[in-house]
Amino acid sequence: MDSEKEEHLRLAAIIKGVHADLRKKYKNGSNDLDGIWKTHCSDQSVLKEYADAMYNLSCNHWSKLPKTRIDWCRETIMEYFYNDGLKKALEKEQRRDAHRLKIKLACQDSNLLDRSDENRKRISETDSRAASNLVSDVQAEVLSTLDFQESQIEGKIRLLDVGSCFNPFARYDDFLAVGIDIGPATSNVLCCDFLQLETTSPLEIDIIKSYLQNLKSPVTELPKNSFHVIVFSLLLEYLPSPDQRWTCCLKANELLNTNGLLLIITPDSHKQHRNAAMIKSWKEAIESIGFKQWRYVKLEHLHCLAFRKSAKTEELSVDLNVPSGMLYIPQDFHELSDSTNMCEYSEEDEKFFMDSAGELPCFHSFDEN
Ligand SMILES: C[S@@+](CC[C@H](N)C(=O)[O-])C[C@H]1O[C@@H](n2cnc3c(N)ncnc32)[C@H](O)[C@@H]1O
Repeated sequence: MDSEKEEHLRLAAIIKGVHADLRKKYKNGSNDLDGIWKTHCSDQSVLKEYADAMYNLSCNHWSKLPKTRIDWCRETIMEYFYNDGLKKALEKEQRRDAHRLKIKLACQDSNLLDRSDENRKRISETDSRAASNLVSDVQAEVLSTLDFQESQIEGKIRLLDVGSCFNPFARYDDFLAVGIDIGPATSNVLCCDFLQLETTSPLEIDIIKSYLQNLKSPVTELPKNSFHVIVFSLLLEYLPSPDQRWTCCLKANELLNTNGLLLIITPDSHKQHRNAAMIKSWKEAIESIGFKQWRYVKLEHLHCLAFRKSAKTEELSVDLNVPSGMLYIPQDFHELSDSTNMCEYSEEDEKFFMDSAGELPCFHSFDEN
């Protein structure tokens, strides 16, 4: 085995080991999830070893892959904001709203045929009020689009990279990239536990930029509606509990601007259909809090999802009781091994790290001598 391959295996083992250990602790004592998580976040040596391994893998190994998750995020963001992606999404939504309005009015017309004069008058007045509300909803959407395009995308795209590790988005000039992590690998990432982060009242548009540029570690709070993009790249499967993943999505919703994008990248080296039910379940849960899926792509080793925070989010009575279990991952269902000391890797982690390495130009087969 050549030394590069050996190094890749060593780094992958560190990462898989942390994931497996955390899941095992959670499954053995899931009634004290907070305690387990706090202990994990205060274990600086584990966090540092993980951060160094992830940074090294990303920069020295995975950067050779034909298309990285960072490339996908950047292309998606640019298309959405600068190549009509957002405009088309809003036009589609308007067409849908107008169609719904037409159907509703048609149904009401047919109802009127069966009513007494007095009832007909009352219903018709109520209906026209409802119709004009709907029309003004559509108009509001148009106005918010214009507002969004004209006022908010001036300057840099404000991007929050959660579980950033080494702030891979900092190198792009179009982004004001804020990277946060419980264990930063580089000095341009701020220390922050997203699960504990407080969201505060929104700031005036002209001070958000300087506020974000002057953030210091540890970050314990961020203003609502501050970001155009939030990225969860390989974040959700780090978290052992579906409740934690759900908390992250709710928080992203608060921190995003209307029409902002939530990008979720999650590893999976199986064929697309294998975990299609899981992706459908994520979509349903995330859309229930006012997001609309804008794009979904299955790359060789990754699911890549983009959700738009819909303009109507504020009007939703968000159902916080949507079962957080809908944000499950296959690893949640694996049985624990009998030996509690043994750190077993999940099939998914194993396949992801092995297969993604196998695709690298310098790796052919792990059976090679
Ligand atoms: C697998 S790494 C992904 C790093 C990077 N996003 C990438 O795509 O290469 C997951 C990262 O999420 C971080 N993380 C996990 N839970 C977090 C939380 N609650 N708040 C902030 N960062 C977290 C970990 O420390 C780790 O660096």
